[in-house]
Amino acid sequence: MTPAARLSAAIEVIEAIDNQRVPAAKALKEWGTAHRFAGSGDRAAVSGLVYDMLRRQASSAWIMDDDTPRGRLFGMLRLERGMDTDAIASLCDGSRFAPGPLTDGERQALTSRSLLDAPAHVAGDYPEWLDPYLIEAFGDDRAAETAAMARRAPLDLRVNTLKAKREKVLGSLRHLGVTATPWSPFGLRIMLGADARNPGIQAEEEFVKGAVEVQDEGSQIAALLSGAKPGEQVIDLCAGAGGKTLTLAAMMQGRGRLIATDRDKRQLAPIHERLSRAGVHNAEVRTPKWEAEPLSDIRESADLVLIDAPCTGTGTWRRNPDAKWRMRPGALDIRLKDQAEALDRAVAFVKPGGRIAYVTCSVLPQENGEQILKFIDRHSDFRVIPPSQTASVLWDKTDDFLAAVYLSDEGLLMTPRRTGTDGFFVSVMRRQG
Ligand SMILES: C[S@@+](CC[C@H](N)C(=O)[O-])C[C@H]1O[C@@H](n2cnc3c(N)ncnc32)[C@H](O)[C@@H]1O
Repeated sequence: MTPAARLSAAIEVIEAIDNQRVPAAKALKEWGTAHRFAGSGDRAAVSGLVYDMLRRQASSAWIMDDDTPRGRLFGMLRLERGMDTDAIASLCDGSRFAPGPLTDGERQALTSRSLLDAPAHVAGDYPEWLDPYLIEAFGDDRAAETAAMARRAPLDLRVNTLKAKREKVLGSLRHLGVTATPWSPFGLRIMLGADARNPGIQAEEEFVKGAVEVQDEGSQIAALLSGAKPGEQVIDLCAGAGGKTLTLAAMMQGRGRLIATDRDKRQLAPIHERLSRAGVHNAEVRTPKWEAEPLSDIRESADLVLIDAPCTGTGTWRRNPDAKWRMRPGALDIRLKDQAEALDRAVAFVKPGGRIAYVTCSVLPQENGEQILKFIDRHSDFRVIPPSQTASVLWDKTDDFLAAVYLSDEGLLMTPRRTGTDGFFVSVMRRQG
């Protein structure tokens, strides 16, 4: 397909997303099925165009003064890909499969409009109803913070230190352009190009033999800050597919007891294969059966309970731009209830002197510090360990990291703008006694 034909295809997919209200991944899959002639490069390019547009949907419409799929796509080409009016016009030359030529209005908008007067929710590309929440989170910095959350994310990997050293994997994956991540001692990073082509990490020998996993650096740090140590009894209460469980296992170096569970057994399905590939031998997965508590035998004995809480996922918007626009106010209320429930559930398992590490991939204060304050109100025997102390696991990076994050009495918040990671909140609390 020509670059112009890929633009037409992207417009078609965006129309399907708008009109049929389907998720972007589904619309792209359906387009691929209906256009079997399109090769993998074409699919990656069309997908890159659609996702880049979704990340910048509001600002792209603003710059074009046009909310149509075509308008938003052209706005994105200007804002995200830095294309000028002539470059965009040359793709719309009226040739077969190309979008129709630029109108005078489109030319005018592309040449003269800017985001200077745009409100924060437009400049930062987020749903307007979230403005009060983001004011509470970031105040006047909200447009800058959310603009960073609307940039394309790199692909981050975690080297599994049970099986390999970062230096060695850096060498063997050099052909993918990997570099070390700035904070995590076991993180690697691959910058992704505009065509969003998947570097096929799952087919690499290092992945197949369990030496690397895909995991955002913020998620790696969140697990690190829990301070899990060899020999401890650690519970991963919201283990899901096991991203953090695998990090905890590596931190424990095969010593101690690691228990992974989740309220929803379906979420746990991939964890078994991942644990085995990673060479983890000290983990048990407790799959819930009916309504029974799968951890009923554990009474105030755990050194650490990690709660990787269900949340709105606002911290991962750069990876899920589609979810950003589909988020509804009711979703926040449901998550707040789930989070309080998971926190209260954890209490029964923690021994005196033990810790709860509470993690969200959200930037909203309601899900973060406010949730911690309410928990401590309900459970006065827990105290927050000062985040400056928690962050000391980052060794020589600690001071720079603490200067980068948002610090509060309740915990710390990483954001794409401050730490170059997804948005993650971490609070570690100790049970007195
Ligand atoms: C953010 S996801 C976990 C991601 C996973 N830890 C990872 O790193 O791949 C949150 C999980 O919490 C689970 N969950 C929600 N409420 C829960 C509760 N009260 N107790 C345990 N798990 C819960 C959900 O089913 C979901 O799998």
